[in-house]
Amino acid sequence: MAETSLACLVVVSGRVTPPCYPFVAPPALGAPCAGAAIPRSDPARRSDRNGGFRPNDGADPNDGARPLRRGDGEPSRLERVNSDPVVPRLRATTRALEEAPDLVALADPDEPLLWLRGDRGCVGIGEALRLTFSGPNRFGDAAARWREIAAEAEIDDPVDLPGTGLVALGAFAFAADSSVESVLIVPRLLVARHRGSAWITEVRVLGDDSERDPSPSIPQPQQSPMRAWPGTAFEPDTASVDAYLKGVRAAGERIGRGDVEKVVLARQVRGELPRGADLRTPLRRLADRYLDCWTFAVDGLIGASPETLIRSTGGAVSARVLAGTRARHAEDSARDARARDELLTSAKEQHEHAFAVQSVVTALSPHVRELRTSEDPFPLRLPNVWHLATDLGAALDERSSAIELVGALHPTAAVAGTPTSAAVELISELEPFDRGRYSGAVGWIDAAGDGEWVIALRCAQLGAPDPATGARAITASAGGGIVDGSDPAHELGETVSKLRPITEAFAG
Ligand SMILES: C=C(O[C@@H]1C=C(C(=O)O)C=C[C@H]1O)C(=O)O
Repeated sequence: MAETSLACLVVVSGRVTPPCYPFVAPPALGAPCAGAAIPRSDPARRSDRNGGFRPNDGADPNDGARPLRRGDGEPSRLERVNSDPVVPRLRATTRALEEAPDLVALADPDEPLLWLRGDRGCVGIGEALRLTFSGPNRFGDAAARWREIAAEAEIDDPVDLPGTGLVALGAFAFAADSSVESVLIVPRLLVARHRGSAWITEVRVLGDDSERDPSPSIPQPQQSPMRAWPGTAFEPDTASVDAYLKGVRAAGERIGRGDVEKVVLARQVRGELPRGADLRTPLRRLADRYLDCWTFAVDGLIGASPETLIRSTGGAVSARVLAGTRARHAEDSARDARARDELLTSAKEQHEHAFAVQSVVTALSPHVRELRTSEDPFPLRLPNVWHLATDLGAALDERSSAIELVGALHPTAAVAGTPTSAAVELISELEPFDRGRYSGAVGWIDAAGDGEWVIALRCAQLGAPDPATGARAITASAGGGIVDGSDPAHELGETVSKLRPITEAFAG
């Protein structure tokens, strides 16, 4: 499936880049990569019309380099409340890099912070600031807090692209009443690439470490040696499979009664990761195998999602809606083609897909103009499944930030159902667990409000290390849309296919 015209981040070359990134004068951006992101200075960008986000301050560049390792420097500033009158002041300094780095190799093996697809993406090293949110207004609170922080920040960014300057990576919980926190993390050091361009950003909390360490140089990222991968098996849990099948049958009855038209039900599988497992191994596997997906790692949430909730850069927005699934049969091309054709011609799948597209169009319309979609749903081929897919594009009408758009879109019918509120209620009634961040949103935002967010699918959440053994619990989730006529056994099979990216990435 061809990539849409959406520009953006990420990927893995498989090559180990030497851990030294000499800083150079900003390259002539735009020239080396046709179709690249629009520089902020381009009149097409609308960030200068945004009331809350602040332009770069043009502070002096510097060329120095000193090593930074995990645990170096000050601990991350942590904010736990949804709103706080004191706005932390950050200074972000971005410099171009001569060579495009191997982002996975630079990731922290224990707490990776990564966003990656092909030759576009970023890796965070250390934390300057961590903001946590919860409750029904978690998106609105996060958007407002980020707007304040961005407005107060000192940003020295001669590279001037979406994703340069001040950037936070984030992961949001699916449910308003989730006990799992939503989080925005500003890395202390961010190394990023966008096709032929690469850059590094250092962030300091003003009035904190910056005063104790006035050095103007940017630390040099250090790549730690790879550790052996122990592998994890996800235990088949009969009770949870039975509960899932029971839920699907109950959903079918409720659809028959007219309570909802579609509801998305999920199930979970669990495993345990031994002490010291190097998380760059599953991340490398996901990024190398799932080339049409965004590979991510944010606060222990690791996965590769094919579904772009929103990409917003320079006033242009785009999204990819998926709903309708068949397992791939990569070993038998005739069977594989039949599965694809069956998906394309199934009235049930087309109906289910239409709900998902409609929910995105309805949520996005108040924020955009010139909204257009790809004509008919097209088959998206992933290594594990076929999906019915529709791409959307539009111009942003007012300067809503990427997180505000995520808040407007979440939850789409692809992960909740139709109508939304009845489907969300039914999910909390029929699913015997808190989804946490699964089917929530994961992505990044910069100081101009640009960003990319995907639905957190094909992912697993890692717990904190056990104090005695160092082992970490890992929970993977997958689900699917239930509509009139859905077959529980088929739906179960679909969750097995959707879990494959994670079960295979974490296998020994
Ligand atoms: C809910 C998931 O996937 C969503 C549901 C789909 C479906 O029902 O066909 C397809 C893609 C996603 O929008 C998941 O992967 O867990």
